[in-house]
Amino acid sequence: MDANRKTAYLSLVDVESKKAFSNLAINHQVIINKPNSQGFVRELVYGVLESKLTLDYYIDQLLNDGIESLKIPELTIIRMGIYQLGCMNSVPEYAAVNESVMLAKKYCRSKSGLINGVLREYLNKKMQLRLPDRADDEVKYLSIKYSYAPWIVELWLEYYNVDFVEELMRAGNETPPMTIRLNWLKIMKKDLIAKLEEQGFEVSEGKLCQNALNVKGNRLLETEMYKLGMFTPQDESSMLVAEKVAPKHGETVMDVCAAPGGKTTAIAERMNNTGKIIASDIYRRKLDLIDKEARRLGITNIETRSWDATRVDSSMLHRADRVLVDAPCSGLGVVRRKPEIKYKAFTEEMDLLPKKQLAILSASSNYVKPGGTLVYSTCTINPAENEKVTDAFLKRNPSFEKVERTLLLPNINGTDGFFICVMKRDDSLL
Ligand SMILES: C[S@@+](CC[C@H](N)C(=O)[O-])C[C@H]1O[C@@H](n2cnc3c(N)ncnc32)[C@H](O)[C@@H]1O
Repeated sequence: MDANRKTAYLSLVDVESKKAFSNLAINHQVIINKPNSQGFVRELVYGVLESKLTLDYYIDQLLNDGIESLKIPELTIIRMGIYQLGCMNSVPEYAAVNESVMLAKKYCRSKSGLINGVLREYLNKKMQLRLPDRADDEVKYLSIKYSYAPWIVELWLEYYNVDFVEELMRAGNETPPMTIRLNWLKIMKKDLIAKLEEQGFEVSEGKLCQNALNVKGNRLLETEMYKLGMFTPQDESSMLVAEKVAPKHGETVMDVCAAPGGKTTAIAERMNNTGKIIASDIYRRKLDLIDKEARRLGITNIETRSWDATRVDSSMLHRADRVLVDAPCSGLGVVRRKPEIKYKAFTEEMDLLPKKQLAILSASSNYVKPGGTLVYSTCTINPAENEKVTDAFLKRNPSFEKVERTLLLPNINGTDGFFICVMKRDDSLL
């Protein structure tokens, strides 16, 4: 059986049944199954995940008993088959159908006939398959067309006009560029560009940050340059957060929701290994990821520790020049990288996020020195978790004032969706 499709199938089943993150599921299955084209695997997995609701809407129309009659293995194979037939021009029709039947024979033998039939039915009827009627129900139409849970469509329609929401959803379905953060501690920009180009990568400068490069090419993370810590894959939006924290050499910085450490290490590189960054997270095991990255990058000024950021650590009162709260959030800004987020149900936990975010921001503000900086960021596009949280904080804490607020959107900035609010504490003693 084709190892590429097998890897894609097992990754999708992990996402569906174990609620694994797509990037972690793919990395795991690639190691086990050794596909010969990781590019094909990623295109297929992300393609199916990005268009899951659209695919399911069509599949439902092709089955007499409806989509509810399918279990995860056969549903996953049919989604993959239809995605290859409808969206992957490089895959011949016979290969999409035959390989789907082969997968079925291995993972759900009794359904191989059904799968063959549904895919052939799709080929016969694909021109007649329709989206929901927009005039009847616009939210349903947009939800199925762009494949986002209806509550996300409704949420964005509350704040933006419908054309903008369509652009936002379309941009969220695009494949993000591979952006890397140059590690100033290890190499100069012109030397890294030359080394990457020598190895056949196509390199261009980032748009927002001086230390950002866009790179095209395969197996970037298998290069010696990566292993030696000369760069880190990171979206420019996250790099911009470190830039807005604007740490100076020798300062004390606290990063209170730090794991897995993307922004902590970006801040550390800016401080050129001087001063100290106290990087904490509620999960001890996640802190090991920060320590490991710091070793790869040659960073020596990070101290990690586990701490629940909703609690105030009285030993740190007014000790930090800068505090970063990169808060846990709904993640609606990073659907390009984790399309499974588009289908999260709106749970009670999600409803409670703004309360938790405000609690973390309020507790962490106690560490800021007079005249110091407090930065709140999230990777979501939800005013309730962004502007409303910082407004509520500023209202209750008059010793802080807003310096600037940035909202990055994939359809406008070409980055992940991110919110960054920089605040300053006044100089007076408290
Ligand atoms: C958006 S992620 C942080 C990403 C990180 N700053 C980076 O750039 O790699 C939010 C983090 O907050 C952590 N977290 C959630 N609740 C927390 C709490 N009460 N106290 C501290 N950390 C918490 C999560 O474990 C998660 O690692």
